Amino acid sequence: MRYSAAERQAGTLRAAGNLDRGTQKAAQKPNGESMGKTIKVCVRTRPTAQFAAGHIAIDADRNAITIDKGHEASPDGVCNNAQSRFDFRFHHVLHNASQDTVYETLARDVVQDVVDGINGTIMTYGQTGSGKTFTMLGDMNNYVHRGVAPRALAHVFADVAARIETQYTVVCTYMEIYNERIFDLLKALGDEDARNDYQIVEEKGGRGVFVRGLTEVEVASEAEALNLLYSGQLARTTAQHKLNRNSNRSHSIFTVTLRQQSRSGVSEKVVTSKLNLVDLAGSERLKKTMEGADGTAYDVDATMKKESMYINQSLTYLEQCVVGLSKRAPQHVAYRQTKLTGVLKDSLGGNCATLLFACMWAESAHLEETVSTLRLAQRMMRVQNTAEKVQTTDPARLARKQERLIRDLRQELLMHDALADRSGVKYDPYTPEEQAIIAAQCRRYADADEARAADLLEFDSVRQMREMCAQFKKLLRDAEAKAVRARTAMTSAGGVPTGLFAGDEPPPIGAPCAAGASLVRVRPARRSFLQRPPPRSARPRRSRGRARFHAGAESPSVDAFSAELAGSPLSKMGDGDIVNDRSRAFEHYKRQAGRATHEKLQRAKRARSDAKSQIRDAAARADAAKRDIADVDERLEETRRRRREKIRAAGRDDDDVVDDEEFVLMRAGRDAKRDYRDAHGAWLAARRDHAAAALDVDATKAQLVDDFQQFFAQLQRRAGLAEEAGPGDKLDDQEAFDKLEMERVAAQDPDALAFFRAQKTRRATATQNRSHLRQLHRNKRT
Ligand SMILES: Nc1ncnc2c1ncn2[C@@H]1O[C@H](COP(=O)(O)OP(=O)(O)OP(=O)(O)O)[C@@H](O)[C@H]1O
Repeated sequence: MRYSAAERQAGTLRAAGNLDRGTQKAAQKPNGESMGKTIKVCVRTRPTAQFAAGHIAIDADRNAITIDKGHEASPDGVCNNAQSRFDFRFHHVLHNASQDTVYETLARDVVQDVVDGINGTIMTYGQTGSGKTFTMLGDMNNYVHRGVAPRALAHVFADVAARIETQYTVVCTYMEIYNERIFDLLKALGDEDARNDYQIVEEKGGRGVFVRGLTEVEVASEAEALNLLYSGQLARTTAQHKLNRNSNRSHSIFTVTLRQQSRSGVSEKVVTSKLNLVDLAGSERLKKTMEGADGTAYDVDATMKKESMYINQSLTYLEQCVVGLSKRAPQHVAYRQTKLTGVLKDSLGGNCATLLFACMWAESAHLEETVSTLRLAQRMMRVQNTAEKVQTTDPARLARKQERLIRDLRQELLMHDALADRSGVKYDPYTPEEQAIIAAQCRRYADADEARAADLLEFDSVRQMREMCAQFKKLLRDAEAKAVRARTAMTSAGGVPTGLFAGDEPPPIGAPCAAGASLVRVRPARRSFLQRPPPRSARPRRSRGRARFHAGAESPSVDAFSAELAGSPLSKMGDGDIVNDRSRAFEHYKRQAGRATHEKLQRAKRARSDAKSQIRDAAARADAAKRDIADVDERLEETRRRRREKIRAAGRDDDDVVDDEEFVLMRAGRDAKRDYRDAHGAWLAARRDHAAAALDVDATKAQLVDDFQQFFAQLQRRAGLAEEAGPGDKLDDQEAFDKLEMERVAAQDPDALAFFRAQKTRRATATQNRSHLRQLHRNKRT
């Protein structure tokens, strides 16, 4: 029996008709609007041959339990008015139910919610020996009787594997609270540095409540997670007493945290959810645990008494919290009174869907404990939680997304510039040479008179304008520094300088240029060669470049990779480092399967850098040619002026005759102009090459990375399969036996393989680390 999605959403239950009125009200407002979920409570009975039929009546159909303790006559004949009959109703009552029923009826929904991104807690509560650990862990040697925790792990990994569009990271922690101290159950055995001063931290809107410093293990499979669960259980503190030969002396919490995000990389959103599997220590009465029915005295020493005191104390505080939370009027809940309630803050009244199994030992000897268990369970039904998804942002993914966006926008800009005839616009940082050219333009602007200055300033882009301002600022700073130096020199010499900028120093900005101060005077041009648009034929044809790279013709398919991988040294390495270390794998990939693309990328990078130096060379040549043109123009002007004066002095009027000097200068001017045109053409061509090479680099880089991602995923899949298949070496007798057993299990129930592997590992760990485990338990108890 499972809840429908609508029921889960509203926090109402199928058995709502059976709930007491207070609980129904908590689940829904009068207008039907959801107020959050109440904790779901299920009573589970431990099967017994001595069922207290005279005192306990269970109506599983109505989820009702009635307990009648009967009136004990007091020895002195005084009337006993204490309440003796109790009627309880719960969301579910599972009487003599199988482990499978327990999981499928109730626990499955909570685990499913966790996989969908909502926090969940499954908790077992009850007196000692009532079946809490059996419900949570089950029989660790029997697959059919495995408990909620191993089933939940199988469920999580089956679902995670099925959702190929989502990338999941699964991390486990395991802790126990023993004598009001927190112990890390995943700490390596023999680790002498085992601390127990862990802090409970609350991160609102993020991880919620967690214990800082616990070992967090990322797991990739059900078997790995089961190994952690079972090996952690070995480290948990247990003792033998009358009511339970293997009684847990601590509260334990196994937490599975799931981080999920879209595999396509479209979204940077990360949903984090956690599943807390809480096995509480059992409430107990020392008197009952000390002596067996046959009079056997159990070894209940001072240590056990202390443990019992801590267990009962923390359960009393838990009850106080639950009482506070179940009241209608909100009141302060003292979560911090004990470690247990501090750690469970999220699960009790926080952001979590919580399910409680109240375990009951229905024998007449335990009537008192049963009543108090059921009382707390009923109060739990009034505790409200708000279970909602916690979504955060992955900063690395966000940065990658923004980088991609900037790249795309730059491409758009380039295309836009080409269409708008603005191909001289630069988006890369200016090179020193280009900065020198802009500085010279500023200088000319500062030197020019008002009428010409306006023609000298034309901007193609905001960046160019900024660079010009920066250059102006530099000029101004230089001029100010020189002015200060000049003033200092004047003061120390006691004289007056002939001018503020006397000597070789250039005049300050805005000062009129002395005649002949500059050897080369560049004729004002409407646009510098940096600014002038290239001819239409010279514009870069970007779309063709893009089409070529996106056609994927050169991209090797995954099948081709498979073939390559089979023969690649990578496949033979069997080295976990390569499979797990992405950057090392990438280095190998570039030398092996992705060699062709990697070499192509190197070639594209070289072409881009060659084009860049060609741009620089052509710009320098064009600049030199421009200076020559200006120089020749000036000298030509001077020659003509002298010739005209001579003619005037001679009283002649043949000023259309060109003399030898003038003729030579005119030819030099023509050559300089041709050089300039050549250099300008080369500059344009080099810029086109550079833009194409830059596109080539980007596309090849993207191709290399995409191909590697597929390659790496395949590598990891293969490694997973290889692990499944086992080593190909010759097997010894034990290994051969294990293999046969695994084959038998796989044939019967393939889902059971992970359980059997973990069971084997637990046995081996228990045998090999017996002395370490003994020491660990001794240390905790002292
Ligand atoms: N539903 C059940 N079916 C079969 N056996 C059960 C069931 N519940 C409990 N048992 C058995 O009862 C014994 C005590 O159970 P368990 O250790 O789970 O109790 P507990 O509540 O965890 O006790 P403690 O608080 O002392 O740790 C175990 O041997 C267990 O196998």
